[in-house]
Amino acid sequence: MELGWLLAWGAALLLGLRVLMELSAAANFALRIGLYSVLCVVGSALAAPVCVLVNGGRSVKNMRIIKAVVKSFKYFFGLRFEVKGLQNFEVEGPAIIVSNHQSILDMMGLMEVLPDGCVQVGKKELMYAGSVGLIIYLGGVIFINRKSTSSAKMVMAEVAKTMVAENVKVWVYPEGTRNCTGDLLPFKKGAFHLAVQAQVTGTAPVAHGFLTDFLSSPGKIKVEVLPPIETKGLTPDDVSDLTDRCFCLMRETLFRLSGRPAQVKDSS
Ligand SMILES: CCCCCCCCCCCCCCCC(=O)SCCNC(=O)CCNC(=O)[C@H](O)C(C)(C)COP(=O)(O)OP(=O)(O)OC[C@H]1O[C@@H](n2cnc3c(N)ncnc32)[C@H](O)[C@@H]1OP(=O)(O)O
Ligand SMILES: CCCCCCCC/C=C\CCCCCCCC(=O)OC[C@@H](O)COP(=O)(O)O
Repeated sequence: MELGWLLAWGAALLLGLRVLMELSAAANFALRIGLYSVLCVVGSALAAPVCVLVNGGRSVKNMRIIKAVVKSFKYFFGLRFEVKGLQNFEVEGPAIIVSNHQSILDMMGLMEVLPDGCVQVGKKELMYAGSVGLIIYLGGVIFINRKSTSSAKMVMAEVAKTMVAENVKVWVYPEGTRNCTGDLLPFKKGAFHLAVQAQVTGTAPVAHGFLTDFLSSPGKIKVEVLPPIETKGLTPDDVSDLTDRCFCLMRETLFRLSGRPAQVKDSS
């Protein structure tokens, strides 16, 4: 009898949430973000011991495990990904990857295309996000203090050395923060200094239009990897030009993917 009541209440609650999601776009989005956060927290708690057992602690190799878990999330939302240009990641040696950053949901798009041996740059505050912080630590994410340019620069200089020594690719969000305006924020220069310091084979811009497609069910999210820009031979004087070039390429692609006419705007 009690079980019957419980089931009836459960069904009524689910129905209520479904109706709410149909009626209000804001409620729809909030509930989806809520489910995504729960998946991240639970997925991280389950994946962390597996990472420690398989790879012995913090290692870029753990990204394979994290990627497998995050790639399963799309089924909870009825999402599909249309990926283009994956072959552009096939560069010899270390490389920098830059992409736009609309929300915490971007991790789903990132994991669809993440190449092996690639770590992301993240704000240091993420370390304290419970099980999610632990899994980000175990995955080898490079933590920077955005409030201190000098300390961030020091970390990036070390990264330049290790990415060459250990043949690692580094993924940076050059906007430096989440931005869901549908346009790009001006790019920070850290990623491009890193590319020049490490003299990497290429800097590959990745663009996606995420948020609108996340709300439509079943949504089809487009992710596009653009051809790499050769950065060997560039000097610190070329960093501003490289930054502008990546900004323009990514902005053009973002507008194309979201079906809007391209606009011309300076990155400065
Ligand atoms: C199983 C379930 C799992 C669930 C879940 C899993 C998730 C598993 C994936 C996690 C993934 C996490 C992903 C997190 C994503 C973020 O946390 S995004 C936020 C953190 N990331 C960033 O901020 C990166 C982008 N920021 C930068 O690159 C910035 O340039 C820096 C390095 C932070 C510096 O910040 P800034 O001082 O505000 O920036 P900026 O104006 O560029 O620089 C100031 C001056 O310093 C110079 N400068 C900058 N950098 C350098 C440099 N390296 N060398 C020399 N000069 C430099 C600039 O040229 C500029 O000088 P001028 O040219 O104006 O003369
Ligand atoms: C004991 C503490 C418990 C804390 C619990 C935390 C729960 C976290 C729940 C869901 C988080 C899913 C996060 C997936 C990883 C997202 C990485 C990310 O996108 O971080 C944002 C950062 O790039 C830019 O931050 P700001 O836009 O500058 O801000």
